[in-house]
Amino acid sequence: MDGSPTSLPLGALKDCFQAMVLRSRTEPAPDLAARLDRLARLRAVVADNEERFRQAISADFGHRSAVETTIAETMMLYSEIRHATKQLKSWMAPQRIATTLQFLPARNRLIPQPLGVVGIIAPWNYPLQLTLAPAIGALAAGNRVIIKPSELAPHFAGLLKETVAARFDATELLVTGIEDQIAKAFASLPFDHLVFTGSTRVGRLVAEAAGRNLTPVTLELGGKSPAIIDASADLEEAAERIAYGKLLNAGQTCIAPDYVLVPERALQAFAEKVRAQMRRMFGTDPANKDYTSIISDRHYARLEGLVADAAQRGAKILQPAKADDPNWKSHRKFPPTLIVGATADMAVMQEEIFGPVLPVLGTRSPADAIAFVNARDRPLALYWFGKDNAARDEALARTISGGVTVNDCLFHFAQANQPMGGVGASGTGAYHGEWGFRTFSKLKPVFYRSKFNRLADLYPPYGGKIARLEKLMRFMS
Ligand SMILES: NC(=O)c1ccc[n+]([C@@H]2O[C@H](COP(=O)([O-])OP(=O)(O)OC[C@H]3O[C@@H](n4cnc5c(N)ncnc54)[C@H](O)[C@@H]3O)[C@@H](O)[C@H]2O)c1
Repeated sequence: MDGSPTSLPLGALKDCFQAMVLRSRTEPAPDLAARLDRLARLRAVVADNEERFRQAISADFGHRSAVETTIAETMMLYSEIRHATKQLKSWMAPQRIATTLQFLPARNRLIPQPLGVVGIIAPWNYPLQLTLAPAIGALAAGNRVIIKPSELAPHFAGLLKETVAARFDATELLVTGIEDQIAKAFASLPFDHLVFTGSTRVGRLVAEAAGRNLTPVTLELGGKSPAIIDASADLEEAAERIAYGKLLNAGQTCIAPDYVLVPERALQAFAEKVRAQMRRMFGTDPANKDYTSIISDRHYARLEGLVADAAQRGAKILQPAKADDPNWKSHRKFPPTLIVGATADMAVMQEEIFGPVLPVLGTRSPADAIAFVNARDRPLALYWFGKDNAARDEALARTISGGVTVNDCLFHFAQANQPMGGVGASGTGAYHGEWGFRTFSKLKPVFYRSKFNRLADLYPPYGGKIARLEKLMRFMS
């Protein structure tokens, strides 16, 4: 496997971009057959290289659970491609729209058209899924696409570049290099749409750069996603599901439950149950192949700092395994860690954790939990556990988040018919399934005048015609 991504110099990137723009402006939009062919080739990029992708991603992480790459990357992509392939004909069909009364008889249609050239900037945490899932929507909508992978996943980036180039013309779908100067220049290219998945901090920079070109952006950002445990919840069940949601990809998941709010009297019992579930799922051996490493030493040290800060400020640290085993660090695996009785002043409650560290906080009432969530940035995801439907509906009505899974974690993300996207600081816009097709299309309203309608009545000389029409409309409204 070639570990170093072949570099695409900045000048060459700009030339490729210009060539894509030219073709998108001078050639007819790709028809259904051409788009289905592109989706089939994208599927083949994944299917023909699955094992190589697993290994490349694992090399980037130090160790990435092969099963987790399957569950969260390749399976997701197959499901999205299958859905788009089946639905594309109906998505592409012009939609009939009712005509406003006074313009009858006439026809309205909403016609989807490709925007042109779409840019995708992706993070390292699910590098295959987060580069290609937006590309599925963009290609289905008939666009040309350029992908900029993360510099923290160089093995993956090199492999993606090679395998995409083997199946796509450079003016259909292109993967850039990962040099710093490419990242910065990329967001300044006048794309017809730009998708950025990554941190809120870099998202601001990307939105600023895109704004200078009036390039519309979809920002898929991060943040602190809460899990609320209602008094009516089955603690054992909630503990199992939260342990899984948190430890998948060792917590390096944008929608991982970042912290848990638990009724005060259940705090200790719940934390113990999560610890037991973590131990049951991932054991105590750092060499466990199911448990993924932290992406870099810098990220590892940041997590150590968060735990040390919480301990120093008086939180109780609970771990399913002995954390002083040097093999944790030598495998760059972070021992799963619960921070019991975390408080808002701790660093772990002030930044997105993005690792297998779970603060558990006591709440006095459901209203207290809702107020805690609402005092912070709007999260990317929210999880609610319990059996009391009225309490559930109250929490759903009173909080705003990118998405919600009730009585589990993560799964709203994997629904092909639902939009995926954040709100406020956790993002803007959405994709997946038809939502992606629409994001990457210009939905063009077209009004077809009929020879029978009396629109000429609106033209001058006005005389008393408009006054009569206004009277009629007032009467009918
Ligand atoms: N909402 C989602 O769907 C989603 C999914 C995965 C990850 N995330 C978030 O991503 C973050 C982790 O990923 P990360 O560490 O790779 O994020 P990051 O913001 O550091 O980097 C993301 C991408 O932006 C590029 N980049 C960096 N500086 C840039 C600049 N000035 N201009 C243009 N591009 C630039 C990077 O090279 C990388 O490709 C977390 O906050 C996580 O929550 C969100």
